[in-house]
Amino acid sequence: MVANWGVVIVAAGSGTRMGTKESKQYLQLADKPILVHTLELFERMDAVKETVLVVGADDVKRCQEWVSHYGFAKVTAVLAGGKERQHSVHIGLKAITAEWVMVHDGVRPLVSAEAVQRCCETAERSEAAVLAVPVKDTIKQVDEAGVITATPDRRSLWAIQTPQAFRHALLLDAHEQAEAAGFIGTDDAMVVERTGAKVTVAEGEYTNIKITTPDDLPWAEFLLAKRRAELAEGKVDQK
Ligand SMILES: Nc1ccn([C@@H]2O[C@H](COP(=O)(O)OP(=O)(O)OP(=O)(O)O)[C@@H](O)[C@H]2O)c(=O)n1
Ligand SMILES: C[C@](O)(CO)[C@H](O)COP(=O)(O)O
Repeated sequence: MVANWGVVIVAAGSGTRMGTKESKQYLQLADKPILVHTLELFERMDAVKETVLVVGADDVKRCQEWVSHYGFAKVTAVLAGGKERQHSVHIGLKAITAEWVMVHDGVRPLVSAEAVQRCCETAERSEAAVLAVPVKDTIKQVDEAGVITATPDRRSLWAIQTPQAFRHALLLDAHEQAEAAGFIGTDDAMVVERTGAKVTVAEGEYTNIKITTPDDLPWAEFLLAKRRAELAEGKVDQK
């Protein structure tokens, strides 16, 4: 990574599928809340110069306190998010000053520094990149009656993750176009794809899970313990 990077961490969702009273990004993972693990990853990266954190309006104050408590010196703003993930990203992007920006889900605390680096290097070559892994299952398209209507060729199917990395001006412009058109996508690549710009896939990791449902929590605990053991043995790099 040669450029200076900003990061928008989106954490303004309500975690409906997790079903807990407390939104999932605030649940404890080992010794710290999930969101704190995520913030730590980017705080440690030399190429990252600024982090903008987007959270629910009611959580801004406690997150500002966490930023002080944990000493996240790169966090330049804690902002209230919007109704959809895309709105939260757009709010965060407007507060970024760096030439390059990553968008990352606050609930993906297990991405490795190596994968983030691959994503950023791919973006620096191609303007826009996302982490992704090839799907392992056969994927079917199914209609409302539960009947299979198509089996897409698995060789062309990838499960998309974050971070997603872009030249800041390209992504901000794409978000502004999407807002003007009333378009809502489920990731930032979709917002950029609709402008005609190309988005390149960088090799992700199956362990970069998005904590979404209760089943993901023990899996995340296991992956974190494994990662910590590898770090202690010097098998992986933190930066
Ligand atoms: N209006 C929203 C909705 C989502 N997110 C964030 O986008 C990421 C990915 O979204 P998802 O896993 O779908 O989170 P939730 O929307 O919280 O979950 P659910 O769909 O189960 O309600 C999460 O870090 C979430 O906090 C956000 O910042 N603003
Ligand atoms: C951006 C994303 O993490 C890519 O997998 C995902 O699309 C966002 O969350 P959601 O579960 O689709 O709302």
